[in-house]
Amino acid sequence: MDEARILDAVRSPADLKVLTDEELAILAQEIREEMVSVTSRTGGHLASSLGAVEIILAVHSLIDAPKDRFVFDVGHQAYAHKLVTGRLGEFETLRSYGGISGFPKPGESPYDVHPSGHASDSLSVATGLAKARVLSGTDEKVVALIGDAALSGGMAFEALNYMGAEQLPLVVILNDNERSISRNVGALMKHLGYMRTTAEYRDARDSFQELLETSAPLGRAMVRFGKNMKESIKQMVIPHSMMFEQLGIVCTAPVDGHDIAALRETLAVCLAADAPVLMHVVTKKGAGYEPALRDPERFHGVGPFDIATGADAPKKPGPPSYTAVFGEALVREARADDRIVAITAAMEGGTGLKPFAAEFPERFVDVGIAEEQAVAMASGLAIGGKKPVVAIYSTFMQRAIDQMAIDCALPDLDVVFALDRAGIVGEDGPTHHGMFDLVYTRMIPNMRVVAPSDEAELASALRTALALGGPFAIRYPRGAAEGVPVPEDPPVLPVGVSRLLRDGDDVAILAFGCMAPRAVKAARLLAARGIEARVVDMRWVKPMDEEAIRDACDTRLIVTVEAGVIAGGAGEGVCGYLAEMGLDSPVRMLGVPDVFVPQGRADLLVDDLGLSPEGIADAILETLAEQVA
Ligand SMILES: Cc1ncc(C[n+]2csc(CCOP(=O)(O)OP(=O)(O)O)c2C)c(N)n1
Ligand SMILES: CC(=O)[C@@H](O)[C@H](O)COP(=O)(O)O
Ligand SMILES: [Mg+2]
Repeated sequence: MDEARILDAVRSPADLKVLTDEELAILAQEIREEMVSVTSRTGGHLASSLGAVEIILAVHSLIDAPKDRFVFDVGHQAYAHKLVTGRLGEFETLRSYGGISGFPKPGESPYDVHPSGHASDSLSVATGLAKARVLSGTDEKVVALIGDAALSGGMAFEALNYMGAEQLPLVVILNDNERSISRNVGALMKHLGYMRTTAEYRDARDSFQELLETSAPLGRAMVRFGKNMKESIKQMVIPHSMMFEQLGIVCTAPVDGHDIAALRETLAVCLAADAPVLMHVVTKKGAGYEPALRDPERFHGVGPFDIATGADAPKKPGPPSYTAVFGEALVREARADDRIVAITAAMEGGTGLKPFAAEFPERFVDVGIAEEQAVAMASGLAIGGKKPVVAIYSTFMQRAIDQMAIDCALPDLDVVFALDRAGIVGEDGPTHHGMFDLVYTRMIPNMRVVAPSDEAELASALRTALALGGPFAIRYPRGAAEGVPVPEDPPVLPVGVSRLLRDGDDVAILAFGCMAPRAVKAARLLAARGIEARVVDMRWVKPMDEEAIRDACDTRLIVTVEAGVIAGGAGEGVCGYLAEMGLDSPVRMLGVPDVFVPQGRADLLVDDLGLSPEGIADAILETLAEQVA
């Protein structure tokens, strides 16, 4: 029989407070086993979560959540937090439809402070919580956990700037594992390396150790040390050359992030300081599971895998992903045009740019988690005579809408925006679905927008964007493409011209992007019910094919279908054209209604939204029936 696990007895963080360091270390091991076991079936952000186990146990053993606030950056490292805050029983449902989220989610637990998912916002949220505490005159602790890559995001710098100036009572735990999804990049990363290794810093660590030893009688409990102690921490741990100290933030010497006793000792002092403190913790991404340690990039966000070997679970063979097709098409374009520069914001693999980076390292730019920098830098490259292609997930591009509009579109610069993961992404849920890009690209003057309906169209869209110039967005979904051949030399698409996929006189389905193949299937279902549906792959979201829209008015019903929010989306665009042309035809808009779409398998979500072929056909039948009634 299995020995009883400590984990099974942990109902809430309060249960951690009675455990010794040794017991907490055993618990850390049990948590890792649980995470590996569950994610081997569900997939998930395993490597980051493995690396943060001891940090999370140390924090929850010392603070008093949910009164005290523990804020996570991205939230992809928070599985241990879920497991010690009463969600062990549901952990098996991680990231599934109706199950628990892969990220902290306020509606799911009182211990989850804000809906994490987008990087670099945790310190801003935490400064708000600390400011609220100051305004309310209360004494709750605020702790934020942020990775070394997320710390390089602009928002994090803005928050450091504010918390230092305001001297907010806030502990920032920097989880420094020298990695983003791939290796971390940038000058800050180099600075952290310097902090980890300089002699000055080693001395500071010794001083900090002394401080801890002399304060040992005060124990590990939450003791308020008062002003004198705060001053001595400052004197003892900060070499004056360090950037954080210059910002008015107390910074500890590096602490081993897998040594629970060391973490708890240092954190107790940081919490007691009741001042802006950055606790520098050094961890290993993937700690405790050999395959993840060996390949932290693959285990950053891994699908189901074999626990013994770490190998991916077998997948059905199928077409390549849109991402891979884009990456290869870009390499072909770059071979022919040396002005092309590819830019990623810390998503080299995710956006399919690895082949480009390998073949054209000098023309490949990874700015780190810094979407605004990526887009504004693209404008400068374009002014400098280059042809930047910025490949960013639809959801993360939301960070850089202003730079798209003002820095790129207003001066009408040749910048291509490759918006990957547009539409429903699946298990990552509402923070990651690409719901809004059809709105934020369409609304920007000078911008052209194409939503390719298959991989051949994607290659043509890229060729077109590079040939025509100007600000140009291409949006395509996560996952497998349609399985059509991709031409080596794709044609330039005529501007604002759609393609007819199927003719029919009863209904006109105007489909955008990946919804076009589904619309064709829906039309077949309708045909079986005696309704002939025309299917138009609209291809251009901006400018749209006015003739196709005008012609659609000859049918009984125009149906628009898009993988994005209806409000302000492509369907509303069609309605705008109709209004401008003075045409008054019945229109049914299908897409994402005014809700945040939850997590789950993409096909289930698509079904739920009524965007499967069956759902589209049903909606059309229902609307036609209403017309008759
Ligand atoms: C705004 C934004 N851009 C990109 C991402 C994708 N992303 C998620 S985690 C991650 C790397 C995070 O690295 P770090 O903060 O160091 O945490 P680690 O995984 O190393 O623990 C990236 C790029 C994101 N979630 N949000
Ligand atoms: C946490 C995060 O933001 C990324 O790791 C994201 O989950 C990647 O998504 P893909 O799996 O679609 O690349
Ligand atoms: Mg990191």
